Amino acid sequence: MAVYTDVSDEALSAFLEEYEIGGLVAFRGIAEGVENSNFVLRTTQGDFILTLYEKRVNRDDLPWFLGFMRHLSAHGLSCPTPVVGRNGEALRELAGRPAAITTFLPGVWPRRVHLYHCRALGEAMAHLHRAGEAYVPVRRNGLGAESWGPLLEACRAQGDRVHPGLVAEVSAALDGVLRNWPAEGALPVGHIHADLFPDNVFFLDRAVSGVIDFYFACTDMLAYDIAICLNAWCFEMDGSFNVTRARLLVAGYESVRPLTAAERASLPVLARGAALRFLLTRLYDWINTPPDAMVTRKDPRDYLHRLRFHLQADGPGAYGL
Ligand SMILES: Nc1ncnc2c1ncn2[C@@H]1O[C@H](COP(=O)(O)OP(=O)(O)OP(=O)(O)O)[C@@H](O)[C@H]1O
Ligand SMILES: N[C@@H](CCO)C(=O)O
Repeated sequence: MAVYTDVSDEALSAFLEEYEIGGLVAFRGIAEGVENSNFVLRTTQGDFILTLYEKRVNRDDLPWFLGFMRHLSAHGLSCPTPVVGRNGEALRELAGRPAAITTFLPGVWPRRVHLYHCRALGEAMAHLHRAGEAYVPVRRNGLGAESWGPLLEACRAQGDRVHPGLVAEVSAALDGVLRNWPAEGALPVGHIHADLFPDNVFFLDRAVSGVIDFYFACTDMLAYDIAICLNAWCFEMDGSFNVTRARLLVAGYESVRPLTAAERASLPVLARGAALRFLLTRLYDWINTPPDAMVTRKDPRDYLHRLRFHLQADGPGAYGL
């Protein structure tokens, strides 16, 4: 359930007065998602999404995110476009929280991943990378490699309660990944989505209809976005890696932006890093979210299994490349 902040009808009506998007017809909270409070807003002019930004999103980053979405939309990517109020600003405040209205995207995210999703995803990701090229502001990845050590430290005392031996195993993997992490300048850098999971990619008629949730987007190695998707899209429910999905994902990507030899060679270490990133944020949340909170905690162990796969992958061949 991701409606942390209640919005009264009166507050919402007053808020909408500051926009030119028509009068309120219907309004409901969206249960999906874990980070922010999201609402669907129907006005006399159509459907919109209202987002109230909760604690994890740094208020100072919001202009970067909203500017990035506006830039991508203007460059042909289907993603939520921030709607400006009468004062020309997209970022406002509601119920004591930073808030923004964006356009509503049609489509459904895949509950079950099929091969056609993977190729379309790869293409869409490369379009996103290309469309982002001319966006000048930079945002450092706050969950990049240098954040993983401190995250693990924060989980050290309780990590083994989640899975016996977890802390030592993750610690050893992290040392190896950091030793082999690509040096600055070794791989092409740009703006990446950094959380391109199935629930953030909408499809209609087998084609990507839109990409949402840009609140982890940042400036980092482009191939790291691919590594995140290898983790999030290419494992079966039983934990096995589906090489065909990976091959299609990369083929879709390369139909728009071919990878360099160095990017290909780095995919195994990037995939290990991406597995660690999600393992560690999930572990942190698992330990720090009370079991009776309204949010569904995501299991860190899913990413321990993925990490183990990547650790034994000795080259891009393990990913069907
Ligand atoms: N622009 C949009 N158009 C249509 N539906 C949207 C849009 N933005 C969000 N939604 C709906 O709201 C849900 C939650 O959105 P989102 O994933 O951005 O939330 P979140 O709290 O940031 O979640 P998380 O970071 O856990 O993925 C989506 O699954 C989708 O159903
Ligand atoms: N996609 C993340 C959660 C929210 O960003 C995960 O599955 O751990």
